[in-house]
Amino acid sequence: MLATQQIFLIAALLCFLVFLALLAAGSENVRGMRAMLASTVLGLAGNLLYAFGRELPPLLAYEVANMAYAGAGAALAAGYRQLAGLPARIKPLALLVGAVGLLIALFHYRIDSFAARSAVASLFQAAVCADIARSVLVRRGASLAQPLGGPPARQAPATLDKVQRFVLLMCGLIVTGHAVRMAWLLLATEPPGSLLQPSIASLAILTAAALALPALTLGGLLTMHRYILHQAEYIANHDHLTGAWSRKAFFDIAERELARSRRNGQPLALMLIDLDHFKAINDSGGHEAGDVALQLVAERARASLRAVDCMARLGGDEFAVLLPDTTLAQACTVGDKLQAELRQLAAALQRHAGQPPLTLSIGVTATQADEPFKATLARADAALYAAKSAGRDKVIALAPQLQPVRPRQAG
Ligand SMILES: Nc1nc2c(ncn2[C@@H]2O[C@H](COP(=O)(O)OP(=O)(O)OP(=O)(O)O)[C@@H](O)[C@H]2O)c(=O)[nH]1
Repeated sequence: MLATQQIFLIAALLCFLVFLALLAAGSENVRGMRAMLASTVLGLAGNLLYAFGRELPPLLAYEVANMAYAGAGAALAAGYRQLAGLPARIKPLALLVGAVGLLIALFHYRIDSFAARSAVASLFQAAVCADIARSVLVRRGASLAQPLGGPPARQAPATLDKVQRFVLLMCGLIVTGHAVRMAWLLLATEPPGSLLQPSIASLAILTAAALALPALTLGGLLTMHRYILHQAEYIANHDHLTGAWSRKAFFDIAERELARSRRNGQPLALMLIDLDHFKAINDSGGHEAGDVALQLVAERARASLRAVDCMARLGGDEFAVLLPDTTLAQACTVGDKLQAELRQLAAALQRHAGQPPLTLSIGVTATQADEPFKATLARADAALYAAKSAGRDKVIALAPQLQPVRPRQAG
């Protein structure tokens, strides 16, 4: 039976767990955070039940303890799923944890088999590790910077970073540990009857189990930390409304691209896009209609541009696009294509929302050797101004010699 001191100790530890659970529930749900905290709480509960297993009623020491560990693993798997942007699948995981409890009870009360109970627990934890590894591999190549529901971010190279490799290594070690344990239980001449039976093997298994969960939780927290950093970087470098690059990021990228084009001797074109009479859309449909129009323009432009092109919102209704390895004539063709696509979009908008016509004025130019980017931008601005002055809905190109080379008429 439990001594009064032990009862107080268990009560204090339970209070601590309840505190952690409340912390988890009240914490801001950075993707996967609550699941990771829930996993820690359940893991501690499992440890507590095992530690006092010999004094506790068998139901707590066997079924509830195993379900706590299974729940900790399931919560970790759900956390990693959320971090990967996959559905957490809480209900199926909870059902599986319930099934673990039932199987442990079966192999405890009906057929008393330590090997069978161990096999159930090991298979479940191995499945958890496989699911975590899958979540990590799914994340590979996806940009962490992309907020959920945000505009599509450029694909990152499909390589594994240090944190992902650490988590995969841990998953591999844990699965190997469970396989070795099972092999030992099957092959040992005198296998133990319970983990609660003091032996070197039991100590090794309990130590490994106690370390496995924190190692995977650490991996999850490191992934989350990386995610938060990427997210902050994304927010700093992108326009929140359209997902285009921010003005500041655009100038950094422009300097890099300019240096690259000079190094490689490849052309670099610059396009300035401005919505025509945008104020009228705001005035007729409200600011929200204006925001939707800006988002649609950015979305369309992004869809028709190449992955290497860089589109930024410079402010208000003005966008800039850098087109690496593109001549002035090619950039004009891109401008024409954008206008044609927007014309279709505008027709749809007019039909659905009765908005005023939505057209674009576009100024295009190319960089010149030894010219600062500011001068190129000023020329693109002059081309845009010319397009506005010429009646809007036009693409006008200015060659580096400042000669208008292609005044264009809509249609
Ligand atoms: N909805 C919305 N409107 C914005 C935003 N930023 C700027 N604006 C509005 O965009 C409008 C830009 O007006 P103007 O610079 O006169 O441009 P315009 O009406 O397109 O006229 P032109 O460029 O000469 O064809 C202003 O009314 C701004 O208030 C935004 O983020 N959302």
